Amino acid sequence: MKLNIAVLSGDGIGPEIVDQALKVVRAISKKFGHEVSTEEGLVGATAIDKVGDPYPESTHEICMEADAVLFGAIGDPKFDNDPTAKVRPEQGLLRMRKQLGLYANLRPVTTFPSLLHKSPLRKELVEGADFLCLRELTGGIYFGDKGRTEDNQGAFDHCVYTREEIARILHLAYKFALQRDKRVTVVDKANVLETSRLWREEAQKIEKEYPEVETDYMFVDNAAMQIIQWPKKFDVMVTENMFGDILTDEASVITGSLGLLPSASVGTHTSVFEPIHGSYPQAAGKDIANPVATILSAAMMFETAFELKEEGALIRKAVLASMDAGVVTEDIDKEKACKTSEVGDWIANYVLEA
Ligand SMILES: NC(=O)c1ccc[n+]([C@@H]2O[C@H](COP(=O)([O-])OP(=O)(O)OC[C@H]3O[C@@H](n4cnc5c(N)ncnc54)[C@H](O)[C@@H]3O)[C@@H](O)[C@H]2O)c1
Ligand SMILES: CC(C)[C@H](C(=O)O)[C@@H](O)C(=O)O
Ligand SMILES: [Mg+2]
Repeated sequence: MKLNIAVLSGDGIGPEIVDQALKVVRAISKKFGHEVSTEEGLVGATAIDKVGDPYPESTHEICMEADAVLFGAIGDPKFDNDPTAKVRPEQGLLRMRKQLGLYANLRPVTTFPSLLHKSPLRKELVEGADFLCLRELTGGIYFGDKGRTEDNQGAFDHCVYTREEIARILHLAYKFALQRDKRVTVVDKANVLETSRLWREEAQKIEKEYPEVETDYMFVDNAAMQIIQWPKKFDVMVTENMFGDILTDEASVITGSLGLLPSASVGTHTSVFEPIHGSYPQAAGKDIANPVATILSAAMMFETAFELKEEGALIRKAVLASMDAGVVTEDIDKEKACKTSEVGDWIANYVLEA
């Protein structure tokens, strides 16, 4: 099979972690006889520096023509520390999501048997935790009107959701639940927010279409607590854009590191595969960041975009084997840490020799 992949490495650790994922993509493709063709696109602060736009039209065209997009991370302290900057790396990521119609971000939260002792939570609490968070990705407060009041003494961000935006991700959540443990938790703040009340109203209608799935409604503050207290109680969690962003960084703690959680963004055009973490600027260029979230995002790319399940499964097996062998970066094991590139080489090699 011919695999056309758009590669958007971005900023900070982005290029280093994407390089490792590409090693693995090439290794698995060699093993299974696929032909890989990659096209690189500028995004984020790197794109602002080069062409003045965090998501240039040329990058959008590369994404539209590809079968899938492999994304690293964007973000740079020079923008984070300048709240007055008008052009920002994050706008590139948001524009990409909107223009590619990526309305659903799938963030699986699973634990890894040989890393259970790395979780700050007790082993018996996290062992076997396995849930899928569906984060709405192209609506809500991220995309509403924002600005300053005329006298610049105040600011606003509008949160807007339409019934259609809510319904399409809820249906997707139920479809995933049907393939899993048939439980959906709808996370909102319906006791306060009108957008959340619209979510709940829609969910109460849609749940009737899936009688075999059990539906639970939970306020986001309570969900933040329960994810840590009883992570095993969740199967499919579905929520709006900002709540999903925050809850999944929190959920990564269950697994032991933010550097372990992958994601797939799907929607109307192409799909994008990216770790849930950011550009971790403190680690940029040091060969110390964990590449596993990006490698597992590549596994999701094989499974979701190319429908090549065996290839995805072998990547996952290789990742687990690297952990069993203690081939991990410093966020997992400070004393016996391997470099980012060593972890990538080890996993790519395992795949080739399997
Ligand atoms: N999707 C994205 O591109 C994305 C996501 C989140 C943040 N950002 C951007 O990244 C920049 C930095 O943001 P931040 O520091 O809040 O979040 P971050 O996710 O980059 O890092 C937070 C912390 O998580 C840990 N971490 C993250 N990735 C890791 C990895 N691969 N291996 C090991 N440890 C890892 C580190 O301890 C790090 O200090 C900002 O500019 C932000 O806007 C981008
Ligand atoms: C960088 C930022 C815009 C982004 C988000 O909030 O969606 C990030 O935190 C993520 O999780 O991908
Ligand atoms: Mg985030």
